[in-house]
Amino acid sequence: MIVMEKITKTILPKVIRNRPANSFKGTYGKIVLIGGSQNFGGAIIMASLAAVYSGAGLVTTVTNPTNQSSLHDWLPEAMFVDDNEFEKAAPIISAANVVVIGPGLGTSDQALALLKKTFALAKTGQVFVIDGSALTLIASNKLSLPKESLNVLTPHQMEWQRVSGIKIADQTAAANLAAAKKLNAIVVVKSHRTQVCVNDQVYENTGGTPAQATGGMGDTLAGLIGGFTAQFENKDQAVLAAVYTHSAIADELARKQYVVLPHQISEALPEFMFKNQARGTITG
Ligand SMILES: NC(=O)C1=CN([C@@H]2O[C@H](COP(=O)(O)OP(=O)(O)OC[C@H]3O[C@@H](n4cnc5c(N)ncnc54)[C@H](OP(=O)(O)O)[C@@H]3O)[C@@H](O)[C@H]2O)[C@@H](O)CC1
Ligand SMILES: Nc1ncnc2c1ncn2[C@@H]1O[C@H](COP(=O)(O)OP(=O)(O)O)[C@@H](O)[C@H]1O
Ligand SMILES: [Mg+2]
Repeated sequence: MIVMEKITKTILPKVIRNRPANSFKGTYGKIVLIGGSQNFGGAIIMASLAAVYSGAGLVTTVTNPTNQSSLHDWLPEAMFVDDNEFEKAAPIISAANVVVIGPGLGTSDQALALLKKTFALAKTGQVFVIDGSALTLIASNKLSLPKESLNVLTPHQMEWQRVSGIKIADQTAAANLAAAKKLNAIVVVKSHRTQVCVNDQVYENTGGTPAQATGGMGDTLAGLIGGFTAQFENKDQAVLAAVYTHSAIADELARKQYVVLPHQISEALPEFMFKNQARGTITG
């Protein structure tokens, strides 16, 4: 039997460091977020919001051109690349520390081609956060995950059923961990009590509220995991801290709100991270 460790607020100061004085935007990572078809533009905008508001240094969003002006209305900090122009996206993907792919990507042939071309660029040292439609495409086309990158999968239970073959009712910690090990990936199985499979351990989140049950909440988590893994050294802990942060902000807002909107989580990130950062200066 697997003993699940709990993810609690003690993870936060282990991960969220004080910013060294001698730093610049490059110190805090370069992220590329890929997704947002004509119909699902909101998903990649919400993921991009979380990446920027969590402090990622440079953020580029590769999406359908119909989403460009909405993206910039919400987020002038993000750069934009047309998802039909892969020759422009490729060097940015190659130079990124973190690639988030899948929110709102859709499952068209163009989406599949973009996913395959992006996976082919994966390099050692990069983190790939794979979410939403990218997971559905992997399952339906039996794609392998990139071998070079550290891969973080963020399925909801149905996406996890598609990828792992484990029926929702059978998604126990032991079954999830065995499947995550086979994939050689960190897997965040999202539910009302999200479980994170990392190496030989399954961690259970202690936060979260039904006020979060609204479209875009997972897209926001994918961007947040991207932002944390881009900035913070220990990637396993960064994923755990991102999962906890996402739910802890929602819990705080839900004390006064019936429903918590995904973009409100992002907007609360700078203050939450300020309050929960490590005390004392960490250099380097
Ligand atoms: N504003 C935007 O642009 C938005 C864009 N989005 C983007 O849309 C794309 C498709 O993603 P998706 O999750 O909406 O659809 P899909 O992969 O078909 O899964 C749903 C199926 O699974 C089932 N299900 C069972 N258990 C479940 C569980 N625990 N959690 C969730 N579902 C569960 C569920 O059952 P049902 O609800 O029908 O009972 C249903 O049959 C993706 O790229 C995403 O990023 C969204 O983020 C929304 C906002
Ligand atoms: N009842 C709930 N309690 C706690 N967290 C929830 C609840 N319902 C949904 N969530 C969280 O909301 C997110 C939903 O992700 P997902 O289904 O991928 O949404 P979307 O694709 O619409 O962005 C997950 O992080 C999940 O843990
Ligand atoms: Mg999702």
